[in-house]
Amino acid sequence: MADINLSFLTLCILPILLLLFLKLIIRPHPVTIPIKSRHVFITGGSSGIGLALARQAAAEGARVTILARNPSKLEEAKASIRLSTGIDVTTVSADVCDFDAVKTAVESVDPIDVLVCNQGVFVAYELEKQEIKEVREMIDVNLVGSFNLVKAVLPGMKSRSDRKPVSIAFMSSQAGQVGIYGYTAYSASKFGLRGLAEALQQEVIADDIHVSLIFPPDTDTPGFAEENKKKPRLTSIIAGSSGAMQADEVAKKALNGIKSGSFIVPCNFEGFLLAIATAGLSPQRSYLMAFVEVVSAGILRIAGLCFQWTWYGSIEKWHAQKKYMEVGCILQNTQESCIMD
Ligand SMILES: NC(=O)C1=CN([C@@H]2O[C@H](COP(=O)(O)OP(=O)(O)OC[C@H]3O[C@@H](n4cnc5c(N)ncnc54)[C@H](OP(=O)(O)O)[C@@H]3O)[C@@H](O)[C@H]2O)C=CC1
Ligand SMILES: CCCCCCCCCCCCCCCC(=O)[C@@H](N)CO
Repeated sequence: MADINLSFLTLCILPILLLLFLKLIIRPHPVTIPIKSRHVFITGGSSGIGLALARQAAAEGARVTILARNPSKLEEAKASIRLSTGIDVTTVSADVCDFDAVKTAVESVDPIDVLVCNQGVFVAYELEKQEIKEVREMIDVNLVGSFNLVKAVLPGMKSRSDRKPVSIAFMSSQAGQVGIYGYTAYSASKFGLRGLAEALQQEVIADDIHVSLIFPPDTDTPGFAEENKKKPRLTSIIAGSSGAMQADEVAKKALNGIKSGSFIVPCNFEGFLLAIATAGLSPQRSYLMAFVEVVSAGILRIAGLCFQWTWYGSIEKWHAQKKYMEVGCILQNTQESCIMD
């Protein structure tokens, strides 16, 4: 009898107590961010994920501005959004690396209710082979560019006349949750966004500004097609653990994440697991998600270690094959013709 009571206690009462406790303590409080009739400003909005986001936000009744460097790509994007939704978006051309240009661009449009820092560059390569210029470009565009945007947008956002909640979102990547072969600079830039986002959320919560961090897997976009032209094989193998998505699907997850005020926004099932496995000390607004994080922490650490085991397995296999090929080549004296990428 005592045994039955004890198992009843552990199985039913403890989880309920845990849920109640988490509901009481989770911060920040849950929030929803309306986007209808509000000004959504999307950087990198002329291509890929940013373009899909702009189209969906416009279709949901938001007033949308897209920012990128190339004016003709911006015009093309505007025309394609008009064609599919009948709505006109505003375009502004600026390089996010240039703070003055970003400030001028932001001041040329209405106050911003939702800022999506989505611009990004990515060139997958082993650090040893990658030019430092390329490393710097990824850090500058992806990370410093996002600082420039936030700095330029915050004053207007804080002094907005309607006191409704507003949002600042960053497009990270699953490579911003776990380091991946070939992505030293890219992962560093995306991990950097997490530090920015976590600290910024504490600084702006009093102004009802809510931060979201979006973590897509490989996504079919013009940028991704370009990346694939010279991506190390191992990068594709390891990143392949998470499958691939369409830009429209990622944009839908991103927009829903922003509207529901989620701090961490995963985009697929692997991303959901990754979010739990890398929860760390991130803010969590949902007590149900907090509950899932607490009860599955141990098992997901094991899953994470299993992934690392398979990834290091692929790396070992790759080096073994490379050695095998080299020896074969030396024997045949045809070294030129069989160098692996
Ligand atoms: N595609 C993928 O597999 C994944 C992408 N992501 C992230 O999603 C975001 C969008 O990626 P995706 O849609 O594939 O990219 P694309 O290459 O298709 O589009 C990139 C956009 O960013 C703009 N941009 C690039 N550099 C700058 C700059 N210096 N200043 C202003 N705008 C700039 C580009 O316009 P222009 O060149 O005219 O300036 C373009 O509009 C990126 O942050 C990326 O890291 C995350 C995970 C996976
Ligand atoms: C514990 C559970 C773990 C769950 C699975 C983990 C899978 C991780 C895969 C990481 C994929 C990284 C893709 C980067 C895409 C990207 O950003 C580039 N295409 C550049 O744009």
